[in-house]
Amino acid sequence: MTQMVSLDKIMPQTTAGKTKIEVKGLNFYYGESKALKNISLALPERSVTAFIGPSGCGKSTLLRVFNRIYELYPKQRADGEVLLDGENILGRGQDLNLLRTRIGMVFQKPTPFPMSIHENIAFGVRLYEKLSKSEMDGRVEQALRRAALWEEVKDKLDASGLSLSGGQQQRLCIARTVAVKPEVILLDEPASALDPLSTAKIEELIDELKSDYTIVIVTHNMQQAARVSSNTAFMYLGELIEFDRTEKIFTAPAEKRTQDYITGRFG
Ligand SMILES: Nc1ncnc2c1ncn2[C@@H]1O[C@H](COP(=O)(O)OP(=O)(O)OP(=O)(O)O)[C@@H](O)[C@H]1O
Repeated sequence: MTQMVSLDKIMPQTTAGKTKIEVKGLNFYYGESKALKNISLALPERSVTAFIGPSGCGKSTLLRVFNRIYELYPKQRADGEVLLDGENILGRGQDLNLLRTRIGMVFQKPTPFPMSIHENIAFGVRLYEKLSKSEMDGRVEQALRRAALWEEVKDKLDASGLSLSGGQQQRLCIARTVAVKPEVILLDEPASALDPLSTAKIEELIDELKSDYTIVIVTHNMQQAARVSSNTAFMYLGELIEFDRTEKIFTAPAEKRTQDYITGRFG
């Protein structure tokens, strides 16, 4: 059962906050195949929302709609509405470059550019802003601090981004995203390629970033969803089955399929 869930119902009035992204009647197609079916949900500002569900249920597809990255592929299309601060980002007039500065994305595999640590961050900033050298240096430092990487790299900013460990590379990618001052950060399985210590660092970082950014995370790891998110959406076969406070999803889900999934009966 897909249903529209109002934030007023799922969060106590005092912490409800404003809706940042509202999805209304969203369908998504890969050619003829329908991967998302009439999805509606409202994501609160400055908090972490997790998308969980078995492989192939549409988590990454839904995440990718939010910055319209699917536009790179001619046979992929979405219909319905995705409102960012009330404005439909699926509309025709949308400036996609601007949208992607407002909604940044970090992928499963760390993807630093083959350039210096400093340049990995400065490169993206330069596309959108003209900063002096000292302003740019300040921005790079700020982004690296925000991504909890500054102390580890401050003495080797000219070294290649590829010389860092996997966990450091992923934090560099988060720094790169943060540096262009987005409002929303999309994380697609950001820790699945990392060891437990690096994973813990990424989770700590997510916890810190949520006071300034609206964060959406796709994860296979249910403990991770439970640790980092305030709200969780459970998806199955392209449908949103249940969306609620994370605590409720993991302790008293309303739907049997959610219960079966979180208790490991399938998926
Ligand atoms: N490029 C593509 N072309 C055709 N079908 C695709 C493509 N990418 C994904 N799909 C299909 O869309 C559905 C949803 O896939 P999606 O990757 O969003 O699921 P997911 O829940 O993120 O899975 P996983 O946890 O395995 O990453 C699946 O049936 C998948 O096979």
